[in-house]
Amino acid sequence: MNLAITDVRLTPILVADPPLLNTQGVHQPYTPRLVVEVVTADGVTGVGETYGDTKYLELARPFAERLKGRPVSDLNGLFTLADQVAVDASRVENAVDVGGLRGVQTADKLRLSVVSAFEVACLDALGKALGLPVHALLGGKVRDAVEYSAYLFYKWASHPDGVTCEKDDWGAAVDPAGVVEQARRFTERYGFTSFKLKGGVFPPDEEIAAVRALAEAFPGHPLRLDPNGAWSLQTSLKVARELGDVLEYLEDPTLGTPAMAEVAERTGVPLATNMCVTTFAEIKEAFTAGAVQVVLSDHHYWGGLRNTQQLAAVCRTFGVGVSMHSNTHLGISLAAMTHVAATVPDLHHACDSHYPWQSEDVLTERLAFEGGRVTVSDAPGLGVELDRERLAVLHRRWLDDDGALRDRDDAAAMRVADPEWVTPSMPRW
Ligand SMILES: O=C([O-])C(=O)C[C@H](O)[C@@H](O)C(=O)[O-]
Ligand SMILES: [Mg+2]
Repeated sequence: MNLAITDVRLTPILVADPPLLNTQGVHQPYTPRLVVEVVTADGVTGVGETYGDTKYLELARPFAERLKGRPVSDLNGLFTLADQVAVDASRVENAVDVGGLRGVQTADKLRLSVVSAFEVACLDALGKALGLPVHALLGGKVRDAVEYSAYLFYKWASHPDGVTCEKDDWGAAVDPAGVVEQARRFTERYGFTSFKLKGGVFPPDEEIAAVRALAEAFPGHPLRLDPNGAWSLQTSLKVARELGDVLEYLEDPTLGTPAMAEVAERTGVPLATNMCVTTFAEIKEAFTAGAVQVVLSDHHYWGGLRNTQQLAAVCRTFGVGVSMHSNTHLGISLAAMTHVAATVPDLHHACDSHYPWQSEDVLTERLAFEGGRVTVSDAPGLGVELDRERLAVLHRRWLDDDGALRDRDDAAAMRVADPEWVTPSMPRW
């Protein structure tokens, strides 16, 4: 068996995305992703997926050059190689609200966001070469299916008139009734029983009313609200007190570890995060201060599936829960998330996934949610197959784009509907 990497393919694509609202603006009609393929000397191909914005592509290209000749089994070596790739200082930003939604943007985090796609691709190739599923390479599954939650968004019925886009059939959701209707569709289509509402879009009282409406429509079901740090400390305290009886957790109500710690201490409502703890360096301060009770791991920016397992071990040590964050992603990443989630013993919360919002994929067969769960594949590797024709179509869209869509910009998309729009300064309320 020759596991040496002989070829690496990087395919940036643009994927259709509905007009989902968040505190920064609205999703653009197409969003960038990067599909990574590694090919071994024996002709085995492994696939991975990550963010496709320019700042990631400019790291992925030199990284890919360094991979040739190395075995797909050398997963630790990926991190050593990544350290050799220079990150443009203008990309680095230590503020938690940079880009708004995923915490700090350190050089390391940018590198890890790229490494993760290669790690997944290497694991996929290694698994195929050995005839083993990825979860087995990670130590073995402790569950046969992974539970996901319905990721509810305020949304418009369609992108603004005149914008080239794919239509979606979800309808609008801009008030409590619309949110409940969307939740019903999620349960009908996928069987989800937990609900997360992306907040920070409307004044907090409106979002409180939406969560109350969900609690009434789905009594006893786990509910979460995530305004991406859009609230002041005072507003966070108020919302936590008003919704504490129905929330499974409140996600990133406010920015920064000290404010999160104060909300947690003064309200007792569990707080989850994909903003204030997004790197290993942030763990000590946040856990010591009791700022977060659940870390939402994202294998893309934590540096892959094995780093996610390490994060889970640290969380377990501190009695902090762990679950999964999601950004717009395709089936390759859903498969990767499912494999790693299957190996984490203390996964007590349904994971997030944007996948139901993506009508397009690069797989020959979409992954299915049944009863809100994805079955853990026992096929070799990730258990997914790339649809080369679809990949080519979505890549063609990327090639044809004039650059306007190659970097996610929710504020720019919002300005199409509202020319006066500027990204709100935080806290917004
Ligand atoms: O939980 C989160 O914060 C996210 O999922 C971040 C995403 O970027 C979300 O806000 C979105 O897709 O608009
Ligand atoms: Mg979040």
